[in-house]
Amino acid sequence: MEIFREFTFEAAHRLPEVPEGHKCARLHGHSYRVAVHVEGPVDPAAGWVMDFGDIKAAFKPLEEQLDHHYLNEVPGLENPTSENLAVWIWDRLVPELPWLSSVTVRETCTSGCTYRGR
Ligand SMILES: Nc1nc2c(c(=O)[nH]1)N=C([C@H](O)[C@H](O)COP(=O)(O)OP(=O)(O)OP(=O)(O)O)CN2
Ligand SMILES: [Zn+2]
Repeated sequence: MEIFREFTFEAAHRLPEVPEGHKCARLHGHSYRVAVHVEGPVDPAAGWVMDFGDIKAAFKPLEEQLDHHYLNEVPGLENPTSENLAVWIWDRLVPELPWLSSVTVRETCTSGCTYRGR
């Protein structure tokens, strides 16, 4: 069974590697949405894979580094594309959530990415 917990945070960024004249080279912000998916067996006694609250607790230190920050200044996010942000989140969550199955990052209502550890 796969469960998920969603998070939102606000942050600014610019993309330093885009071609000259690309709009995303300019400083701008997003209301990011992140979905953290965890896949594992349902514990028959608890009736759940794991407590959503434990996913929230694992994400909390990351949220503190991301929310209302300029992402380019966060170590490891010097080029803060959705793809790099999804990998950054995965690398920091997987030690706490060994059943982590995917991280989805949405920059806008219509664009984002999903990372499954590969
Ligand atoms: N593969 C990626 N492409 C783009 C990324 C990214 O992280 N990975 N990021 C951006 C920008 O951050 C941009 O702010 C978001 O992209 P876009 O979908 O173009 O957003 P808009 O709201 O500006 O879309 P419009 O429909 O054109 O208004 C760009 N590309
Ligand atoms: Zn952007």
